[in-house]
Amino acid sequence: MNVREALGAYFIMGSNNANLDPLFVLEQALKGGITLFQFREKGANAKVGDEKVKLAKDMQQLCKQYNVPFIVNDDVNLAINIHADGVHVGQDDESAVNIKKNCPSHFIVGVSATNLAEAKQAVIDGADYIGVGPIFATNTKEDAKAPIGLDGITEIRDAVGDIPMVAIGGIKHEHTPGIIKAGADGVSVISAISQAESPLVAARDIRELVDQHKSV
Ligand SMILES: Nc1nc(C(F)(F)F)ncc1COP(=O)(O)OP(=O)(O)O
Ligand SMILES: [Mg+2]
Repeated sequence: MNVREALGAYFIMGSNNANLDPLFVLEQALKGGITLFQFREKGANAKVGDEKVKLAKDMQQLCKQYNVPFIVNDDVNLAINIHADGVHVGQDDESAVNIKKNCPSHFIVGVSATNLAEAKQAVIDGADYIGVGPIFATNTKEDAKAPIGLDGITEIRDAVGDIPMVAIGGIKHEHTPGIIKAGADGVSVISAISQAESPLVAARDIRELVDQHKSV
């Protein structure tokens, strides 16, 4: 998988991010052209145990039908057990060094970075991509830090070289051109698609803007 290309239109969702059936929302987003999906089942009313595993497998199956890689957030064991394409971890999760040591070589490891130091460390630890943010204020992640803005993207890009990098946090589709111009390889969203009147149209709009601005 070309990770940089996959980061273009990165949809993240758990069952509590959508008012509609999460499988319906995911399929609409896949039809709209998302390039990567992250299963992030956490927070209020999140599924646990067998229900969580079943939802993960059902979502993974949908992603396979549309040839879109499937990443699991936080839960490394789940990612390994269901043969996901990779895992995304933050500063309070398992370290990328350990995951890289214990997982198959093709396994993609994404790491969150909210500042320069974390971004540089993620590169040293062997992350395959970094998720930088929050770019803007967000209600989706309860413990989100202060937004770093577009300047934060550029500052981190200038420091980390050409590691694949996606922006996250309060992103709406109209933010896409500025985010790509600031140095990110793509945008990751939750509510912009999961709460949209038409998740298909929302995903398509983001994908079109990414494709338009990434190529310049
Ligand atoms: N889940 C994420 N995905 C990305 C991605 F790069 F994929 F866009 N970037 C950042 C995060 C945030 O990760 P983390 O700091 O561990 O918080 P949480 O586990 O609550 O999401
Ligand atoms: Mg996490």
